[in-house]
Amino acid sequence: MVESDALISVMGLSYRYPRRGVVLDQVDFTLKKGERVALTGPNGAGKTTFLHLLVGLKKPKAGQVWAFGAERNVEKEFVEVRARAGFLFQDPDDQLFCPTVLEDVAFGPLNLGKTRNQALEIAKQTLASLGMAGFEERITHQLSGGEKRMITLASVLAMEPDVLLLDEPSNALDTQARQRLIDTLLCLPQAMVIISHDGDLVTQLATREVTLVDGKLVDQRR
Ligand SMILES: Nc1ncnc2c1ncn2[C@@H]1O[C@H](COP(=O)(O)OP(=O)(O)OP(=O)(O)O)[C@@H](O)[C@H]1O
Repeated sequence: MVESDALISVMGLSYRYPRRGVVLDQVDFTLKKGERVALTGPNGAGKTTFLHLLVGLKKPKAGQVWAFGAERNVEKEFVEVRARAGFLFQDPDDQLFCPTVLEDVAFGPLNLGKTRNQALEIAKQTLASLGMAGFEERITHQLSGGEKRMITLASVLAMEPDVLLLDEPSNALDTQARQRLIDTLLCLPQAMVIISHDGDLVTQLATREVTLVDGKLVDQRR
């Protein structure tokens, strides 16, 4: 039974890779409205794999995924999930594909049916809200790692997703940009899952923390 305030919920979710073996072993998890859940755990524990399963980028070996009020099994059903769950990939180079920053950030809104002018306006506003005004005409592949990280976040936020799935969002950010990111995320209304090895970010941001160890998800007392 999925709770009424659940946005995304998994039950008995299991996954294994050939050679690596089991990474997720009958995991149960629910993301509710208003939550900012930190997903922690050692390198290679399966945190990224877990987020990929939530949005259908991988198919579980067993278990169920519920998202936005419906069970999701096949690719067609996950298309809506990916439109509503903004995914910030661990590596910004997997996410940036347009020549300029403005085009990249406007791509999502355009794809969601906004006019070109509306999409460009949303992109400019989103960049400004992240302290990235002035980057509009920069060439994406020439940006630094930290700049790319902020631009990918802008691309995700410009689509106004219902949920955010953030894979190590503070990677490559300097102290100022990192704090700006934390302050920005704190002000957002969306529920989110945040994979992070950054203990201070987790302390500042998370409303609860779950840790993936040996394929099991363990609730942390905070
Ligand atoms: N395509 C693949 N084939 C085989 N093994 C894989 C594949 N992708 C990931 N793995 C392995 O599965 C495990 C989980 O990987 P995953 O990236 O989900 O871990 P993670 O917890 O996000 O790690 P990190 O904190 O280092 O980013 C790792 O041991 C990884 O080497």
